[in-house]
Formats: sequence, structure tokens, C-alpha cells
Amino acid sequence: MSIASVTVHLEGTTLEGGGQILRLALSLSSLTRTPIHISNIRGKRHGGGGLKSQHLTSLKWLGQACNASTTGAQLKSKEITFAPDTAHRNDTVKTGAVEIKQDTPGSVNLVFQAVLPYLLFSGAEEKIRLTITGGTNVSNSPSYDYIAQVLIPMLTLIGAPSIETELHARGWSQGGTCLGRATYTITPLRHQLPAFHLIERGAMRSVNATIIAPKDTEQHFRDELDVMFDNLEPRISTPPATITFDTTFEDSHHPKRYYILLVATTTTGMKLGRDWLFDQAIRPGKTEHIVPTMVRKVAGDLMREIEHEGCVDEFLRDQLVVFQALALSGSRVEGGKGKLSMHALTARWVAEQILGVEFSDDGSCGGVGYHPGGAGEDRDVNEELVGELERVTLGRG
Ligand SMILES: Nc1ncnc2c1ncn2[C@@H]1O[C@H](COP(=O)(O)OP(=O)(O)OP(=O)(O)O)[C@@H](O)[C@H]1O
Repeated sequence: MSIASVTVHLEGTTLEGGGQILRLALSLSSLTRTPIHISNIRGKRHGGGGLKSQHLTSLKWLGQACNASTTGAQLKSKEITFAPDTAHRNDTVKTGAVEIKQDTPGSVNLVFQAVLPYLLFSGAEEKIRLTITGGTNVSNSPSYDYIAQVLIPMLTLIGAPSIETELHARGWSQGGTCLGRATYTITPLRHQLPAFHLIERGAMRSVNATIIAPKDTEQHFRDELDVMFDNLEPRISTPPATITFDTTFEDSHHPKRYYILLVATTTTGMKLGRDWLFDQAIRPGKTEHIVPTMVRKVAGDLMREIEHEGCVDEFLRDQLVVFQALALSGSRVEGGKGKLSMHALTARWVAEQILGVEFSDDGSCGGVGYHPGGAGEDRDVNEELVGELERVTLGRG
């Protein structure tokens, strides 16, 4: 495994040009102790770019965790340097209860996205109960529900220790800001993450709907979902496999807070998710159209994911890039006919710049086989454990 010891410069307007470049670069820099310099941060975003609260929170937390020297660590900053202390040991990360607080509804799950690789690969011996304050349901980011129902089960499928989740309160960016809190209990890896193969999609087994909306819309949602499930079934079923449909409804306790998530699970355990946080101004007395609009929109999005025949949805595809890059060489994620998103291309680019890994057109990656707790030194792999995990990783030839 070769890791750059010189500072890696990342131009923040590259490809997607948003916050993902920063989060992933910070994750990989902290783990490998590679110094980074990012210019024009979020340079393709309207309003001038720069660090938002969620980005700054991740930067500060990772900076203190790996004892990094930083410059530019303030809100709206468009340029940072981040140089982890090369003598620092990642396995000295604080275990037990770890609290990351934000005083805005910045996405809890984008902070989680930034710090998870560091904690999972820290080499720490004890569990980490990570609690993050902020927004749990925020536009253009993974919701708490998506993380719990899609990302985490898929991480378990690829061989990561299971992560428990607990929601204390929801935090919304809609209908006036309100802070939420969620806890993720992470068991750090004790060995390299084996190469994983998500290549067999299997047949559809179930579709679960999660609705969070004002209580008086519950029946309307259930009726719309019943119609939608009836329409969906013949289009996605592969007899003799049968599909079950299920709906969970939660009162959002606010007339302007609406959220829907649909998760399709396949016979090989793949999870495809599509959601929508209703984020338009809702005028009193003008809400009847919202329910059918949301159901139709998300059902259409899920249908497109299913028709692509990939093993992951558009969002998971970019969120798994970091794990492909850190796993042993040869992980492959089948995206099907779906176009690789700009986020996925950007994540690959950051991983290539910092770790020197390469991704092939078929979705496979020459991962570095990162040793938990290490900065890339060649320790022996626990072959027995890796073999065991390989058996639970789907599609392994
Ligand atoms: N509906 C969704 N479900 C699951 N994940 C999502 C969803 N929308 C966005 N994401 C994920 O959230 C991340 C968004 O990255 P992005 O760089 O756009 O965010 P950001 O830090 O808020 O930056 P910016 O404000 O610059 O857009 C990506 O990993 C993407 O896959």
C-alpha cells in the first residue's frame, strides 16, 4: 500500500464541486495521516461556497481526533490545510460515549458520513457510542431513516461490524429549524475489510414505506400507498418470489414536515432506497396535493432504481466508494444500467488522489486493504477472520 506523504492538493471545483470532496478528503487524510490542502471549497455551489456548519463540525472533530494542524477552519472558509500528526495513533480515539454537537440543523448524517470511516477503521478495541446533534431529515443528504434502513444493513452485508442506531429526536430544516439527535453505536473493525462483491441483485422480496407527516394525513398516505403497491407489484415481481409491502407512519407533529422513504429489499439482501423530504412552501389549506405527489414521485424514483438492475441505489453507490477504497483489493459494486452519478465520480476521484487506488469501468476497485489503527504499514491480515467474512459477502466467486 502506498500513501502519499507529500501534501495532496484538491481543487474544490472538481467534478461535483461540493461538500463531499471535503468530507471524504478529511476522512482519508485522518486515517492515513496524509496532509491535504483544499482550495475553492464547494466552489460549484451557489452563494459563494465555503464551509457550512456541517463541514466545519466534521473538520474540527476529525482534526482533534488525529491531532491535526489546520488552517482555514472557520465558517465560509474556501481554503483549508489539514495535516494530521504523523506520530498519532488512531486507536487512541476516544471510545465509550462520543458527542458531536451542532447548533444548527446541519445534516447529522453528513457528519456521520465524514467521521464513520475514521471510527470504523480506528483500530480501537471498544465500542464507540457516537451521538450527533443537528438535522436528521435535511434535503439533499441521507436521512436518519436512510442510514438506518439502507446504508447500515448494506455495510453489514459487505462485512463491516453491525452498527446500532437510536433516534432521540428528529431535527428538521423544514417548518422552522429544530435540532435532532441520533446515536450510532459502532464496533471498530479488528482486521482489514475483505474485498466485497455486490453483484447479484436477486428478485424483489419486499418494499417498505416510512412516512413521517402530520397525523391527519395518515389515512390519505395509506390509501395512496395501497394503490401504488398494487401498481408496482406486477412490474417488479419475479415469480415464484412474492413481494410483501409494509408501511410505517410517524406523526411529524408539524403541518409543514413531510418525509417519505421507500426501501426495496431483494432476495440477496440488497437494499435500494429512494426518499423525498417535502421542501416547498406549504400554504395552509393547500396540502391535499402533497400526499399523492410525494407517493408518485418516490415510487417513480424507486421504479427507476429497480429497472436499472443494479445492486445499489444512486446514493449508496457514492457512499460505498470509501469502503471499496479502504477494503482489500477487488471489491466490486454493480450499479447496473444506472449512470454513475457525479457524486460517485467525485468520491472516486478523491480516493484516487489520496490513496492512489483505481476504479475500473465494471465498478471494481483496487482497494488498499487499510489496516485498522495503522497508517498503511504492512501488518499480517488475520486470514481466518477475513475468510469468514468473505463467506458472508455476497456473490463472492
Ligand atoms: N436523498 C438522499 N438519500 C441518501 N443519500 C443522499 C440523498 N441525497 C443526497 N445524499 C448523499 O449526500 C451526500 C451529499 O453530498 P454533497 O457534497 O452534495 O453535500 P453537501 O456537503 O451538503 O454539499 P453541498 O452543500 O456542497 O451540496 C452524497 O453522499 C449523497 O449520496
